[in-house]
Amino acid sequence: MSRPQLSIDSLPAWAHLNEVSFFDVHVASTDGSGLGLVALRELATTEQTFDIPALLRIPHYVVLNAAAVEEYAKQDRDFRLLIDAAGHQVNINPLSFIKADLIISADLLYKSSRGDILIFLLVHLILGTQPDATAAGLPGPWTEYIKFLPDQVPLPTVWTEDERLLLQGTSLEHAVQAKLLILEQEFDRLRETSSDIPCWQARLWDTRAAQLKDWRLVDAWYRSRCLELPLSGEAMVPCLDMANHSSTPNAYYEEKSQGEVTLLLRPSQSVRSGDEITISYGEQKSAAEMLFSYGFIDRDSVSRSLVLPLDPFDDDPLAKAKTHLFGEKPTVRVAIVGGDLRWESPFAYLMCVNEEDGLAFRVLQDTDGNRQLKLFWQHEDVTNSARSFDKLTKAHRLSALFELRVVTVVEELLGSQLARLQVQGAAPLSSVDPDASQGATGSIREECHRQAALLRELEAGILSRALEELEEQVSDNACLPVASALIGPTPQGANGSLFFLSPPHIIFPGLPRRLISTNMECACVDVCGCGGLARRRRKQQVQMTFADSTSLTYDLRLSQKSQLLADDNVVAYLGSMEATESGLAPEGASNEDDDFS
Ligand SMILES: C[S@@+](CC[C@H](N)C(=O)[O-])C[C@H]1O[C@@H](n2cnc3c(N)ncnc32)[C@H](O)[C@@H]1O
Repeated sequence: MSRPQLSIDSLPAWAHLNEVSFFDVHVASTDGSGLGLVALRELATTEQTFDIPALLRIPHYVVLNAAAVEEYAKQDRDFRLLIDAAGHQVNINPLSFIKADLIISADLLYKSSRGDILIFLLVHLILGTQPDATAAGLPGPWTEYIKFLPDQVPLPTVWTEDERLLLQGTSLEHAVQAKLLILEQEFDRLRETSSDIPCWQARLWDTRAAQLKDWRLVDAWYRSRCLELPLSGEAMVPCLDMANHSSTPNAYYEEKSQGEVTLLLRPSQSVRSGDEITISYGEQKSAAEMLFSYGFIDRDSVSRSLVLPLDPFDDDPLAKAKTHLFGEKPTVRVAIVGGDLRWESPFAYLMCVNEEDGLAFRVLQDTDGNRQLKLFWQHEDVTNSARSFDKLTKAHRLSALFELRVVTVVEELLGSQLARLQVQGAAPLSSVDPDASQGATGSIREECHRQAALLRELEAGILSRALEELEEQVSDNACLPVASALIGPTPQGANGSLFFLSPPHIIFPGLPRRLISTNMECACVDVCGCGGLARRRRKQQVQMTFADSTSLTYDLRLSQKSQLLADDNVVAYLGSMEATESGLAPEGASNEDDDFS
């Protein structure tokens, strides 16, 4: 059944009834951003203005936050039953790998009023469509206000399946999938917990009045319209939620001590009649975050950053223990700030060390008999420092090696992400249906195509720039100190050096022994780093001869620029190298003092 909607022309009447005041602004259609706030006359502030005039004033009692839902439950007995059974949930944050501030400190689970507000919105959405007015619950300001909210929101969680495919290879691909899964689980849980309550079984489930698409819609409303207020917390503020975003906003909002919310013109602003009044939705958000939360990307205001999930090595026997103790979703965050690369990945440091390096896990029993998993590094209990392993490894003799392994992991992740982004390019414009409406599977709306293409372009730019710099970091120069720490000085007579650095769990198979020669062909000569090699050859076999006269043959496969993957997953770095003669130990290639631990 289609839900009743109200024309925006009725908003002034709703506002009057609910004591919301508009001063010289009104809600009108904008160019490309749906509804927005528009000035009705010329307005100006100067730097010296102390009493900045309000554009909008919203009383506290219409603000929708956790306390308002609780207040409503006090007055509506049926709603109380529902919220007690299904509300007050802990939320799972699918954006834990998108939001930069959540990477280091926050847990995947966080307490939020979101769930309760979503149930409130769903009930109002569904009951508004029911013919029986007595079933509609206690009327309040939101019973009508919800009818001004759009049916179509541009957030990827309500895109069609075809539209979501446009996100393949972007950092949003998995976040959107994860979010959809969570929404489904939340909806199932709501049904399970409320279907024992006869009135809700009848209103929501008997006639299939409430559906998953409704839950997705109320979630999208909440995500794109909620604000964090100093007193009210996470809240939806009617009428203020009609303000659109700009990278050069002319207005801002504040919450007064009584909980009243006002929208004010910024200092030194002047707007003409007909100009849009805009606020900022956040200056530090990445393009993926903007698209995820608001359904659009403002090229001018997004930060050049992205966050990717990081999986532990498939064959790492300690992978489970590491992820368990790390306690949050492992990620790599990359940002380009003023042209410089910044990246962080606390988990990568834990991921890249293993037993051979001095890492150990033990299950200890406390005096109450509880068993706890403990993490040790160089025989010291570092269980509480699992998220700052980078600091622990810095103090180690082989810190350069650990750092190089981590950089390699990050480089590999970014490289494969960029490759996926490029391979799975956005659908051609020919598949875009200009008349496509939401929900029509098999069709792609032009706006979704545009936003996905912009995300791809921005993320490809960040990844390419990051890879350029990471490649430099693992270049010959960066490898040299690590290699000499491990292998010793480049043997005299060898015209170059080949540095083998394995993933941490396969430290130097075949070693500790000094590698004295390889049969690497001269085709590799004069290649600086492996970038050139990668372009020349896809596959190569190399025989390595050691000082103890044994030799090993590896199939080297190029996984990407600057890396060679051997058949044993040995990561090899090629310095500027000339091949030594096969089987001939160059002069001075003794290995007595080598320490490969
Ligand atoms: C808080 S609502 C603002 C009111 C909304 N335009 C409406 O019609 O109800 C946020 C939504 O407005 C749209 N929006 C806001 N600022 C925008 C912008 N600069 N460009 C494109 N869309 C924008 C997005 O759809 C976003 O999810």
